[in-house]
Amino acid sequence: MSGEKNLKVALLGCGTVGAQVARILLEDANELAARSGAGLQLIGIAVRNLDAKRDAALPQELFTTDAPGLIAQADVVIELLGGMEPAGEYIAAALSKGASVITGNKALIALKGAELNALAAANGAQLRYEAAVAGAIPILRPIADSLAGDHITKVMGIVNGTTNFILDAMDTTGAAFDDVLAEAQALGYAEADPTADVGGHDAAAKAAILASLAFHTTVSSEQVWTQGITEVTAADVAAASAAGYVIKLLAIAERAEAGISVRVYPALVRRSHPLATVHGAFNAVFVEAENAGDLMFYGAGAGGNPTASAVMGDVVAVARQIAAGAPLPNGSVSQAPRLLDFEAIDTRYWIGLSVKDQPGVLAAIATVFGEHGVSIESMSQQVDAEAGAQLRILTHQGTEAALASTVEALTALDAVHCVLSVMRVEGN
Ligand SMILES: NC(=O)C1=CN([C@@H]2O[C@H](COP(=O)(O)OP(=O)(O)OC[C@H]3O[C@@H](n4cnc5c(N)ncnc54)[C@H](OP(=O)(O)O)[C@@H]3O)[C@@H](O)[C@H]2O)C=CC1
Ligand SMILES: N[C@@H](CC=O)C(=O)O
Repeated sequence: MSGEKNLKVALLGCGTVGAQVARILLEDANELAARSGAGLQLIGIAVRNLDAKRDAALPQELFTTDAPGLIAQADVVIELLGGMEPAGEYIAAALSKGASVITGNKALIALKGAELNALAAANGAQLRYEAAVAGAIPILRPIADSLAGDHITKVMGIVNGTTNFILDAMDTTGAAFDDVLAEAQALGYAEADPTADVGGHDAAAKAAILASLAFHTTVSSEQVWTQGITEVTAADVAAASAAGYVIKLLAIAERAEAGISVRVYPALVRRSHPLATVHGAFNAVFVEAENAGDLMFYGAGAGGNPTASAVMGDVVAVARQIAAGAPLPNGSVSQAPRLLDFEAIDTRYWIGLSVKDQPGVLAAIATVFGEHGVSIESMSQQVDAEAGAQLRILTHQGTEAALASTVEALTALDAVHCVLSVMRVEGN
């Protein structure tokens, strides 16, 4: 081993990501030491179940159920358990004794990041979580470091691999939602509780982390307006496709004069837009900055090996810093967020209506739009013997409040049987 120092590394978790991190730490020990300037000695792997089947190449004697005992001996702790507790308690214990922590736990960081960053700073430790957002894609360090001298105005992207995998399969093969979710789980993309993925909460946590770093503030996942993909139907996907669009779950963090807006929802994106070409569990994030202009980051957003790559990048960065003898300052939070009301956001709607097939219906509907100051970009009607008459209406831009009240008024019309779907439209 070429490093002068030898750092004791404790790994918490040996699931989809942890198993790959363990493999890399053992297989690449010499190279990692050379790149870090310090040896990285894996002293143990904490798991729940010692009898579970593991990669035979991982030495049995490393496994333990005593996570606190392992943390007590470690210089560097890698937390890959997931969930709020005991992960939060373990990270706090490590930071409190001055050990640096690497985690992929977006749910925890998006709620407790400020507190944990403060704890790290107070104890001269580092807290890094590149793997928490967009899997393998280096996105947090470019935002926090490379763009630290610029003003980021918008971050928009596909940051959840599971939902992109599901929506992409529904779009390209017409597969059913539940079948594709089961496949995403089997491939190790989904969270232990996949409702975090399909409900948009995983993307919301990532949006909160992106917004906090991009706008030098603290946004928690509870402040992110969130809608998942559970109500997106095969009919929505097919109708969007027929109109030249694809449906993607987007995370958007935007800064304007009046404040910032952070939101997650399924949105229609034109097929010609770069985000429409993001397939499977891949992620892509657009960043707009005043001086840099537009940047795009793309890559594998989930899975064991891609996520382990991001974890290992943080491990080497932490080790280099320790080997150099001076921890970096943690974060650059300078102001409380001024969060805009969701109702004030400008957006465009795509509205599906089941309507009566009779004269005067279109005029009545157009009148409702006019009364709410919302203009229509296009309207198409389809009449089908089974489903009856269906309208798909694409609006021009309006405030969320005006668009929502338009939909409410439409539901009260005698000519409208029901609202089939309401989705936002993003990108040019
Ligand atoms: N999977 C992915 O693609 C990505 C995951 N992440 C994040 O990485 C983290 C890990 O995810 P992933 O590897 O998929 O999760 P898994 O569910 O596959 O693995 C979790 C591991 O943690 C262990 N564990 C859970 N609770 C405890 C506990 N209380 N005490 C000891 N061990 C425990 C489990 O032990 P046992 O094996 O005994 O059950 C298992 O080894 C999560 O925060 C996730 O959000 C981030 C980006 C991508
Ligand atoms: N469940 C997450 C895993 C990576 O963060 C996803 O599907 O993106």
